[in-house]
Amino acid sequence: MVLAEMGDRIKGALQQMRNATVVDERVFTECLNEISRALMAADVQIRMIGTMQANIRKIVNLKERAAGHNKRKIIQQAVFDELCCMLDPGKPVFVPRKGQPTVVMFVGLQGSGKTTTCAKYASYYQRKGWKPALVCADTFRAGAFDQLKQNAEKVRVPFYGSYTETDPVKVAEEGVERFKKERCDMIVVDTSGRHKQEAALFEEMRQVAEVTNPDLVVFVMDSSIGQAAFDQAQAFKQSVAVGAVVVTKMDGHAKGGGALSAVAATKSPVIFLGTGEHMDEFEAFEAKGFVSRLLGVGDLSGLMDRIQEAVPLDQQFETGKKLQEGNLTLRSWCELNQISIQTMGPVLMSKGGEKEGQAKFKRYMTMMDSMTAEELDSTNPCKLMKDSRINRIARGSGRHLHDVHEMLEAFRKFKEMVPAKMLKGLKNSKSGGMNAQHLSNALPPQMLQQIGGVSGLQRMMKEFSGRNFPGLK
Ligand SMILES: Nc1nc2c(ncn2[C@@H]2O[C@H](COP(=O)(O)OP(=O)(O)OP(=O)(O)O)[C@@H](O)[C@H]2O)c(=O)[nH]1
Repeated sequence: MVLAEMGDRIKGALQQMRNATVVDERVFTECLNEISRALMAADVQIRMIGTMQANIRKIVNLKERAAGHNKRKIIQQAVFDELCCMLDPGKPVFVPRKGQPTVVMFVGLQGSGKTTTCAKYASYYQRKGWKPALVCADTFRAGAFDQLKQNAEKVRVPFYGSYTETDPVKVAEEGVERFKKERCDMIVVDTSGRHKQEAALFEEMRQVAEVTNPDLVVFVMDSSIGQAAFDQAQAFKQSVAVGAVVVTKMDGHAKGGGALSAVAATKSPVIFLGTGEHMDEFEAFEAKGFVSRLLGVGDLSGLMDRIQEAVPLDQQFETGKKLQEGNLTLRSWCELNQISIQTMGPVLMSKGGEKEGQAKFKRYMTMMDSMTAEELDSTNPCKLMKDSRINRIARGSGRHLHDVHEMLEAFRKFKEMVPAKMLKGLKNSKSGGMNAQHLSNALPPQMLQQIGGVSGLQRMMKEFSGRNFPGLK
């Protein structure tokens, strides 16, 4: 996927800027130019690139920045924010409410993957306990109903359509009405993707939207359409109120930059990515997480750079070195989390809400303040924790005993899940080149089992590095 290449190039440009002895106008301009070239190579519209450059320049404004500002950090943050903005213009997307009848209409040109996406979307909600239904309002293409029916049967979602009715507006209206009566809470309407004349297609979309009154209109685009995405998306937007974008075929060799153009044209965020023909090859999309992964800030080696940037020299406590050696202490764990919270949310902590994770970590930090240097720098602090020490830490930080136990347990679990060999492996890996199979062989069998086998390990690696590891299937 060229988007990954684009990410690598942007990352490279930022790295070069960070490595420069002095960040002046020349270094900044070169960094921006390389980022622009990377975006251009990924088929992002030139106009959008120009806007992005101007926005970053406005935020960074080197001339006005007094000495002492961390220019590297400011530039990096501005690039990150602008990329996020390109994928999510910030307009709140409609959030359906379980149990309440919701109609979502899908539009897009033929072959974009719309019918497949409708079924994937319905199935996604079904897995979350919703009651979805599919309506085939494509009466133009012979076989469209059969295709939707097949997909619907595959995912066991009720469907509605007709072999004989030629009016898509009528079918859409009947289908939605029927499923509303049946108390379905996620009614997905698939529409036609072609017509004898383009104008007729857009008029049809308008009419289907009028009778079904959708809560959300989703524009589906094939990731390989490149620059054409802007005009295509805009044409649909002018007929119906597109509120979200789904980009399909991200598993192919598409450049993917077109997605950014579709977002700009519709001023709507990308909400899902299609990553294959199978029904479960569908991923919820979140711009910040995606850009973090694209730029590698979710990557441990990227994290090493961030450690150097974010933790003052006199407080670094050799976090990076300890990671490289695989010697994780409470202190380096704390620093890792601080940095990950600043850059990408608490990914290094157990799963759970981001806010909850941050609050939890703040509690941990307060407790760590009451610990001795010996305890903080021990690779096995649990061993040092006699009852009297736990009591003292709880009292000193104003927390309960069970809070201290919880923190120690969280650290122990993290250490257990990410053993020294793995930290070393992650650190030593080059982009995409980690021999994951080798890593799984290095783990004790019980641990591999605990992680969820090789596929669990792959998921974990993905979380750490934000990359796919093609060698592991
Ligand atoms: N590799 C890959 N193929 C996909 C993906 N999504 C859809 N496809 C395939 O793309 C082809 C076209 O998908 P459809 O769902 O029929 O497209 P459509 O937009 O509904 O087309 P019309 O019904 O002609 O308007 C099918 O062969 C799908 O299996 C995806 O995310 N990845």
